[in-house]
Formats: sequence, structure tokens, C-alpha cells
Amino acid sequence: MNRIQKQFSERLNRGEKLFVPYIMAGDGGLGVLEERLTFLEQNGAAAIEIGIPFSDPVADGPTIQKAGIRSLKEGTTLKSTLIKIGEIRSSINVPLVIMTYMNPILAYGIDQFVVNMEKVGVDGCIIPDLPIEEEDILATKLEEAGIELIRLVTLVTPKERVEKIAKKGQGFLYTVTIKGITGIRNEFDKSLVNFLEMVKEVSNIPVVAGFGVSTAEQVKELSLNCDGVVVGSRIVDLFYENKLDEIAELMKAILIEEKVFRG
Ligand SMILES: O=P(O)(O)OC[C@@H](O)[C@@H](O)c1c[nH]c2ccccc12
Repeated sequence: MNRIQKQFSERLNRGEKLFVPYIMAGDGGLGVLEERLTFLEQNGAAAIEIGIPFSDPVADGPTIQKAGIRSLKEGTTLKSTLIKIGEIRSSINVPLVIMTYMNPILAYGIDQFVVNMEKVGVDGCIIPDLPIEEEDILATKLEEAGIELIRLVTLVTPKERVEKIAKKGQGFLYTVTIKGITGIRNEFDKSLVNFLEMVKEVSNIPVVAGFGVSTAEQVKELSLNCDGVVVGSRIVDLFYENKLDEIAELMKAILIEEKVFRG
């Protein structure tokens, strides 16, 4: 069984919600990747999304765009990131999910991408510009390699499409909380709670909400209505500003059901 399915169900069965941080590989150099992954794991990450820098990240807001530029200046590539993951994988126990657009995959080679992700121990990948209608070029190869293709639904995805995507049943369902790109938001659309309830109803895989989350209150509020939360931009900023204590604080906010004391 894939690490994502195994570890996510263990956590959810313990009444824990899932905190999934995102970081940009190579931001600060690939030399800091291991210490950052270790830090996030030690602070309760259920899985960690590792972004690959790309020159045209259409779904990303300014924070992640800037992180990508810093990383590209360090010479980071999909290949060098996978090599680094291979070197450090044995020291990280939580699932690792590669977040990349299709272009770097095509440049690297689809077969190479799948074979080397499996080799270095990557558990899942998120490819925001690969709609389910076009995923056949990759989905079967990933499935054969035991790598979960994590699909996204958004606030404007109709219910029947949510059902179609959820039925693919891999990893977790990434529910985008806003209409737009990544980046910190002060408030969410009032339709969000109903949307999350609908997605939870139709999905038999964990539902993890992301985009715009940056405060403890938002983490708590969102995780009331789904299985977990993804935080990217805020964590990318805090690492860049070296404010590790604030990252730890934010991660502590994820809900853990009151431990029922069996007296
Ligand atoms: O940065 P935010 O608003 O916290 O959103 C998470 C997001 O960064 C991360 O999951 C991600 C980064 N780039 C993406 C592109 C598409 C989907 C998701 C992502």
C-alpha cells in the first residue's frame, strides 16, 4: 500500500486532521531540502508537497513565483531535485508529493519522470495543468509505479465532475478553496463550507483543502469541514524569513480531536 493511503488512514483513524505543507525545492539551495523536510515532519506534516521551479507557473501567486525564480537562479531542475530526494529519502518517513507543471515533465521525459520518482521514493504528484481528460499519457504509468496522481477540484467544479474526479480514488482529493491562484487570502468565499461538505460526501478518499490558508484560525476552521489543509505560500515566506517558530505554531493549529480520556 502507498505511504499516502497507509499513513493518512492511520492519522484519520486516530482522529487527527492532515497538515500538508508545500515548499519550493531549491529555494535556498537543494542543500537545505533535508533540514526543511525534517523540520516539517517533526512538526507534524502528514505529507509534504515539494514544488519544482518553472518559468511559467500559471496557478501560482507572487510568493511562489518569487520562490521559483530564486530556485531557478540556484540552478534547480526536476532532475537535480529527484537526485536530492533519493539521497535523503531514508531520513524522511512521511509521504513526499512532487508538485510540478507538465512542461518540466515533458522536458525531462515522461518515462524517466515516472521511473526516477519511483526509484527515489516519491509517493505522489500534483500536476495542476493536467486535466483528467488528458491524464492517460501519465496516469497508467504512475499507477503501475505505485505513485498516486493527486487530482484537484475547485470551488467552481460542478458536482458531477467532482464525482468523476473523486472516483479515480488516488491519494487525496485536493480541494482548491478559491477561484484563482495560490497565495494568502484574508477570507474565503461563503460557499466554501457547502462545497467542502459536498466534496466530502462524494469522495471516498481524504479531502484536503488548500489555497489561501495562512493563519491558525483558517487552519482550524477549514479542517473542521474536511480531512486536512495544505499551506504553501505562508510556509514558503516563513522559511525565506527564517521564522521557523511561526511555522511550528501554524502547524500546531491543525485539529486533533480531543483525546477521549477513558477514565
Ligand atoms: O500557496 P497557498 O495559497 O497556501 O496554496 C497551496 C499551494 O501553494 C500549493 O499546494 C501549490 C503550489 N503551487 C501549486 C499549483 C497548483 C496547485 C497547488 C499548488
